[in-house]
Amino acid sequence: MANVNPDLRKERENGTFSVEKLTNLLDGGKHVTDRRRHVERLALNEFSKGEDYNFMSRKERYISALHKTERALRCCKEYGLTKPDEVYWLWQLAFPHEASPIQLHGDMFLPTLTRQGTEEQVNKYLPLAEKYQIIGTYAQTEMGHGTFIRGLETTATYDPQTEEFILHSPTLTSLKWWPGGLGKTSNYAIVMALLYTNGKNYGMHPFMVQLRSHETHEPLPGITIGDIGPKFGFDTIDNGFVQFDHFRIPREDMLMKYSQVLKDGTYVKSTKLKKSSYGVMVLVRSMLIYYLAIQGLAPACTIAIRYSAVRRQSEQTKSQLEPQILDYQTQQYKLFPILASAYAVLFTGVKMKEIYYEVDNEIQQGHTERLPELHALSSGLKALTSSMASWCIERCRLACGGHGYSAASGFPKIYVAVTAACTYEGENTVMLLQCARYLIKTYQGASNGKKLSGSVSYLSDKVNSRSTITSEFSLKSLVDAFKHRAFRFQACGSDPEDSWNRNSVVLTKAAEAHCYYYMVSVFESVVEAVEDDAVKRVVGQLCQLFALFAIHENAGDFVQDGFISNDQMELVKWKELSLLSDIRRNAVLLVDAFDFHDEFIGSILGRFDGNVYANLFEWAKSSPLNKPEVQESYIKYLQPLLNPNKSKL
Ligand SMILES: CCCCCCCC/C=C\CCCCCCCCCC(=O)SCCNC(=O)CCNC(=O)[C@H](O)C(C)(C)COP(=O)(O)OP(=O)(O)OC[C@H]1O[C@@H](n2cnc3c(N)ncnc32)[C@H](O)[C@@H]1OP(=O)(O)O
Ligand SMILES: Cc1cc2nc3c(=O)[nH]c(=O)nc-3n(C[C@H](O)[C@H](O)[C@H](O)COP(=O)(O)OP(=O)(O)OC[C@H]3O[C@@H](n4cnc5c(N)ncnc54)[C@H](O)[C@@H]3O)c2cc1C
Repeated sequence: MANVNPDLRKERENGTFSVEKLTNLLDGGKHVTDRRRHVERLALNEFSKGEDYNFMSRKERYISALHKTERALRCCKEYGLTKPDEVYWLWQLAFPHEASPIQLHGDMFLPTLTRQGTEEQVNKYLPLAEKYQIIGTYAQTEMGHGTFIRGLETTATYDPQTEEFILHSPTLTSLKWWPGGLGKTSNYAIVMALLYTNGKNYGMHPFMVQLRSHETHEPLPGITIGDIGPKFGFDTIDNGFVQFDHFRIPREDMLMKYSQVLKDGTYVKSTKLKKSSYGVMVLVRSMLIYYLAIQGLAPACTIAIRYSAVRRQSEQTKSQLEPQILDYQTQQYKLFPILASAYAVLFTGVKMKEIYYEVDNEIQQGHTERLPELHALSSGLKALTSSMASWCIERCRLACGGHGYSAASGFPKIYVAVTAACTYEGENTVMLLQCARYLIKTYQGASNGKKLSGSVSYLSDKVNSRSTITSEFSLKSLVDAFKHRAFRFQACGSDPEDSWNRNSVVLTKAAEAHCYYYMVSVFESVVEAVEDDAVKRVVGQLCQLFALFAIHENAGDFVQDGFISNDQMELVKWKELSLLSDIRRNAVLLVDAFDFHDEFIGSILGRFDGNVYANLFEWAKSSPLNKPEVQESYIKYLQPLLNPNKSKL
């Protein structure tokens, strides 16, 4: 590439491994990289020249997102992109760190329909939904309750006379509130409501509900619907509210794969799957982990590391140049653990996708044994990785100084999208407690001699009471340290005498300890499987740094019971700092390996060519506030002060 900033060029010449090989590893093979690049080229042809998001109003952002949605759907059709990954690659360049107003259609409406609908219902609605002749969302949360699903108030009361359900919002707090795309875009929703039949409440069930007219898009009589107003971010989505006033739907529109209501109102309980209505939440939580890495952590550290290689600040060195800020140890300590976390979350996300599909497949065959473990692991990891991503992005912003605060950095857009994931799909504390609930039960089972498998097998293993960490810092010894911590936390979190609430802070820590152990062991297994020596060395260093940083930050957890000695902790601190120097040489290449297009990252600071300053100046000049030179507001409000004689007012 011509005109690459000389500092960045030098960084790229000095690396010790093949970026292409690491990219292939991250993608899951060379053939995947090739295919991804092909789809991305198609996407760039369509979407690279758009209006600058930063200079648009919320309404313009929504309208532009709808326009892009229509074009993205057309591109997928034209180029025959049907596989989820291919659609995602195109979509990600159409909506960088945004979301389409129909995001929930694909992410939650369709999966709920196909997993909870009967064959007949799927045959009726899926073809229409796949052609976007109906666009749906997932309406569960209400103004008064999001977390506590059993507290939802919307009712679906069966009327055997007409064989219909009557949907009703009995209180203000029962208004559906938050569903993505509900406000203006969707004409259907899967509504989660309390099922009443023969005078009895059977709890939350899913209902297919038409909200708007097919002809006019007006809300149907009995439905009051709209947008909930501006939010922290996600301006491109119309998160909405809906109120039902005795709105009738046919009996056939309750999704009845698991539980049914017969014509006479008899309720037939699901015997196949406990908590079947909660299923799609497990899907989204399991998938999110990968997206948090690829849309949050990885682009944020790409921006901060490239910029730190280009930015020079403070006293001159012998070469008469101010140092690159990436050479400061403190800057490396801010950024390299985040780089390591990006890799850790990415590998964990890939693993969680695999596990989800395995377990989902088993559930379709009627085997539900692994669901509780998947629910616990996906809940805990969703919470841990979204909080990690949020604070890491903020840390990257701080690492870029003043320019990090400009919208030109790209951080605001990335941050507001990622931090939403700490709340949606289950608030993080609540999700950690769900994970802990399973761990405590499992620990108690293990204490009674039950042999465990999967992510919790360590609870029935013998754990070492002294760390085997030496100056070699083998990855096995690091995994072992996290295993010990997780085991110890489960043991103190599961005091049967103590009440749940009085113990809940420890329980969230127990869940985090379990998830950390899981992440470190996934990372270790990935490193072990790498064939190329040079790539193995650098990802091994990242794995060590990920683990050592967490040990140092949570030193008390490891030394309190004498598992890690004071001498070993000194070694940990020494090794952590020496890894910073090792990783320094390859830092830029390690972010290049994510293989992001500038159009996706959306940051002037993180440009691949490193030409930050000239582009920053051009971008500022293009701000609408700079056109025209003298603003109307001057005439109205400033001229009377500054130049009263000339003012016409
Ligand atoms: C675009 C840029 C963005 C960048 C960053 C991210 C990128 C993302 C891009 C794409 C990804 C997709 C994005 C999609 C957007 C999503 C938008 C958000 C959508 C929503 O938020 S939908 C609403 C979600 N709502 C929730 O999650 C609610 C949370 N609450 C609950 O889940 C439950 O109420 C509860 C679990 C907390 C408690 O329920 P309750 O009935 O009271 O149950 P308990 O008594 O506690 O437990 C009983 C028993 O059941 C087990 N259990 C609970 N849940 C499940 C489950 N889901 N599956 C299986 N089992 C479950 C529980 O463990 C208990 O078991 P036990 O009795 O102990 O054996
Ligand atoms: C961007 C965005 C998109 C969304 N999209 C959708 C959507 O498409 N469809 C949909 O249905 N919903 C959607 N939601 C709603 C979302 O799922 C809920 O907001 C979320 O589940 C949290 O619930 P809540 O708002 O009731 O939080 P609350 O439960 O009110 O949380 C407030 C505080 O209370 C604490 N708390 C609550 N219960 C407990 C407990 N038992 N123990 C300890 N602490 C507790 C929490 O930790 C938190 O600190 C969306 C939300 C956002 C922000």
